[in-house]
Amino acid sequence: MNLPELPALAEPGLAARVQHAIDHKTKPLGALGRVEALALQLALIQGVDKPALRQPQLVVYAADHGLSRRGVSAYPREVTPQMVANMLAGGAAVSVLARQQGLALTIADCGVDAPLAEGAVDLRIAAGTADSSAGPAMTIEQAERALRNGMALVERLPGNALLLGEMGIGNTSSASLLMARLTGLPLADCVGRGTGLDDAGVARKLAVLGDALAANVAARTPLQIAAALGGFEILTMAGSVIAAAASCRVVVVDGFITTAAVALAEALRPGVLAACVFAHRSAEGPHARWLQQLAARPLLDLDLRLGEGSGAALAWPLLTAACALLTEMASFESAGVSNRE
Ligand SMILES: Cc1cc2ncn([C@H]3O[C@H](COP(=O)(O)O)[C@@H](O)[C@H]3O)c2cc1C
Ligand SMILES: O=C(O)c1cccnc1
Repeated sequence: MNLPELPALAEPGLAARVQHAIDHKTKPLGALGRVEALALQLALIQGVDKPALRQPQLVVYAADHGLSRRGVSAYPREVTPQMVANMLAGGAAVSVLARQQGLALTIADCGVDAPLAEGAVDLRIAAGTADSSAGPAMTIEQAERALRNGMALVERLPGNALLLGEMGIGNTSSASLLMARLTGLPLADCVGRGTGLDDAGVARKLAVLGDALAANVAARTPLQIAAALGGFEILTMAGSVIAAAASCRVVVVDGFITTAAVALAEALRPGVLAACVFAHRSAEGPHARWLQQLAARPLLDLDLRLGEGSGAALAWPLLTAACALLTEMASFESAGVSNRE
């Protein structure tokens, strides 16, 4: 399938120029720590000396999973449409945080097992994926459609920042399967408690996910792996990540499931990671390892394990602060402050 090209790397002088500007702000050299690296990254993503964030969009990609009928989650499948309704009514954590942070909130139904909720964007592929422990979660045609839906959604959205969120009971399972296949790590290192499974629950989840890997050994390419193990929300999100990177937008990655979408996007279109800011390290066990593997350093570590885009929303003020500091702080020269010897 046709995926957009990523923008050429920023002109060679830009990184040096922005670093020079940061180093001449009125502060001890390096004293704003990782906020300085964040400011530089935002400048490089936008290809400008003075980055500015406009009309940030938080999108919650929602879908159901065939695996959720196999006892892999602590909560029932019905929670997906119920939480979509809660998000639209303004009562979910992500609704509160989006409101509080001034983020436009879109709920994209990528394949929830219930009629389309009023106010949700219709990107439905089917009423949930098939059970991947018995064969592919979806067809290649469905996978391509989900990727295209995600790209088209971003192309319609204003602004230059995409914050990733998701909702789908069972989707930590799909993310774990993708992690195992994309990283090559043993499955046991890729599985966590999700919504709060106890030890017996995790053992059951691991057994079901082992069946899913066995049932899908034939999948080889990133697209085949995505179709075999993915969820509709994860593939739609991956399409959005590719389109966002292609249009010089910053992508704010939330927790374990959104990391799966980004890793998949990177496998499909290498280079998209440069556009990604990792908001936080989730309490979902394997997330730390996957971040390491992607050489990603998350901004926050708050023991969050919610998803929805909650961590992305909480990290958002750091991005706006990084831009403001880079564009508004005085330099030693302009403020008449003596620089180090
Ligand atoms: C009430 C409720 C609200 C949520 N909001 C996000 N999730 C999170 O939990 C789910 C993934 O965990 P698992 O794979 O164990 O099902 C996803 O929907 C994720 O967004 C929620 C889960 C629940 C129960
Ligand atoms: O890290 C996440 O995004 C996460 C972890 C557990 C449950 N839901 C989401």
